[in-house]
Amino acid sequence: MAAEIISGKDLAHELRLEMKQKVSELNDRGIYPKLSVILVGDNPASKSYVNGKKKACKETGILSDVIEMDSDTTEAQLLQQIELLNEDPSVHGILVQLPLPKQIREQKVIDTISFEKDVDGFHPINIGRMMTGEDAFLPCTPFGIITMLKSKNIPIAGKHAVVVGRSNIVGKPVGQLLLNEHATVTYCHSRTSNLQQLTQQADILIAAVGKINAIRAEHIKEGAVVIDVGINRLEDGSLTGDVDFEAAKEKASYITPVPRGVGPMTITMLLENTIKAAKGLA
Ligand SMILES: NC(=O)C1=CN([C@@H]2O[C@H](COP(=O)(O)OP(=O)(O)OC[C@H]3O[C@@H](n4cnc5c(N)ncnc54)[C@H](OP(=O)(O)O)[C@@H]3O)[C@@H](O)[C@H]2O)C=CC1
Ligand SMILES: Nc1nc(=O)c2c([nH]1)NC[C@@H]1CN(c3ccc(C(=O)N[C@@H](CCC(=O)O)C(=O)O)cc3)C=[N+]21
Repeated sequence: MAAEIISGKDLAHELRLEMKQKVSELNDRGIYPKLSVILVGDNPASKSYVNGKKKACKETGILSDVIEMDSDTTEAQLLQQIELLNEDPSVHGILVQLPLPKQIREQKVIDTISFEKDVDGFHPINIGRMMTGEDAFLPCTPFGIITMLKSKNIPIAGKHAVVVGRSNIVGKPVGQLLLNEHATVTYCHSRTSNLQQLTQQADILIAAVGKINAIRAEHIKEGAVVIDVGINRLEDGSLTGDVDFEAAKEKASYITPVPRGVGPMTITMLLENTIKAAKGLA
């Protein structure tokens, strides 16, 4: 049976309409949610993501400001810029686009962002709160994935979720959120010796690898839910995920496409977190 395709784009559109309403209500109370994005250097992919974020803010009535810094910016200069935003009461959310040039330590940058404005959910305090199940800013991609599963009423509790990838921004936190929803979670990564054997047991399979066709039909159990986080750019400029979509959709019960899958949900959850920050709920 062919899988049902979960459109992140459609769900994102629906949620953004609701958010627009929330923002307008906040505006009526004199609160103007604002996101500041810092972009260091001129990586074309980063520029394109930042433009996507800017557009999404505009669509929902959230104010946004992009601060562009040279590729030879020092760590001290970037930290100083973050401090200015930390202290600026008109700014509710701060996002420093990753990756950063090699002279800058990413963890140092993340640690400097005020955790109350950390709408990416990367600050150690937010990560810690996510682990204990306290109120926190949840990392946008994992939060978007859980939102997609819930939108289709896909059961998570008691299911075996297999996460391929263990990065701090996607793999690790998506496993944690699935655990919080009572899944049994297995993490796989580049040193996993029996990848296929593990992925074949997945009721919910999350691919966050960054390699074309890392997940193929032989990795997938009949009826599994397959979430493709990967964003890989082909030579013709088009995007594709980590999953061999055509083959996988014949085995899966639900599958997310790339593009128009997880990506638009990542941005939507960023907007959600910015509204939350503006309300001062963290
Ligand atoms: N749709 C969206 O909104 C977003 C998409 N992305 C995309 O998701 C993908 C993953 O991103 P990110 O987590 O940042 O990437 P990283 O490169 O930080 O992590 C990739 C992970 O995949 C693992 N891995 C690499 N090769 C294999 C393999 N052959 N078998 C099993 N595991 C493997 C790595 O293992 P090890 O730890 O051992 O190195 C690592 O844990 C990328 O394509 C990225 O562009 C990222 C963020 C948001
Ligand atoms: N501090 C920080 N926070 C991030 O959240 C962050 C980051 N750095 N660095 C890079 C990754 C990647 N990421 C994506 C967001 C949206 C799409 C997205 O909307 N993709 C569209 C396609 C967009 C296009 O066509 O270019 C889609 O999949 O349909 C993809 C990837 C956020 N990231």
